[in-house]
Amino acid sequence: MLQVKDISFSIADKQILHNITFSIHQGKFVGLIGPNGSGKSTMLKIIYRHLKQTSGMVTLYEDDIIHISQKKLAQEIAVVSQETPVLFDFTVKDLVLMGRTPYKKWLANDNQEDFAIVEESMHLANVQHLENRTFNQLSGGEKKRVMLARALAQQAKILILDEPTNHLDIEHQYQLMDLVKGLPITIVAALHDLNLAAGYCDELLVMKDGALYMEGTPEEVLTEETLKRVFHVQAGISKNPFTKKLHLFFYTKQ
Ligand SMILES: Nc1ncnc2c1ncn2[C@@H]1O[C@H](COP(=O)(O)OP(=O)(O)OP(=O)(O)O)[C@@H](O)[C@H]1O
Repeated sequence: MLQVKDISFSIADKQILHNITFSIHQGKFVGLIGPNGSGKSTMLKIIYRHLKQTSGMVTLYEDDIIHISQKKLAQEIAVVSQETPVLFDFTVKDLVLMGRTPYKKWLANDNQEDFAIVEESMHLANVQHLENRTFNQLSGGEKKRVMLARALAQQAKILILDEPTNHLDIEHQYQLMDLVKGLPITIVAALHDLNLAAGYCDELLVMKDGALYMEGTPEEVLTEETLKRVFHVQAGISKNPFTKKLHLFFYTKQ
């Protein structure tokens, strides 16, 4: 569905991404993992066209995304980025309603269907009780959930999440992961929590120094050796007795 072909990206003579190639298949939950500065956000920004690559191509259903209109792209790809925008005095409800913009003709009013989708999205992201609050006055975690509600209201086929659980308490971390896992869409998420990645992702892409180091299922990728080479930690690997998913524990040799 989405293909990243030989993408490189440089800024001010510094090469940040090096010849990255991978495919994202429809309906999969794909995790992008890697140490700080390894290029995860930059890669995602190129996919959602916030940055333009220096060379290579990203295609969606075999069309170069460069040629897809902004409106069409927003119907295909929704994003919850790391940065929360400064959005003046919008209420939460107004902000989530903005998620409907890609479906509107210029200056068209919101209709009953839009309001119903907004209600449902706020309910799913657990922000309904905040609907009349001003966005700028919310906590970091509340803002994150509002941005998720807006992305859900966009009803895109691909949801890109850049560190979605950052700022969230433990309950909301799992709530968010359960929620997005249950959506019938494709998810691409940069994640730092490797246990969340192991528990929820179908496939993992491992980035190291701006290159794709490895890809595969969590079982294939999250080995003691990879964790040592990529993240420079000692890791033990076991199974969560409740979910039967991989469970990692970390230690350093002191
Ligand atoms: N605008 C910029 N100008 C210069 N360097 C940049 C710019 N944006 C990113 N970089 C550099 O590119 C590299 C990759 O950054 P990126 O944010 O993609 O990494 P990341 O894997 O998402 O990191 P983190 O886990 O810390 O969020 C870093 O070394 C960063 O300093």
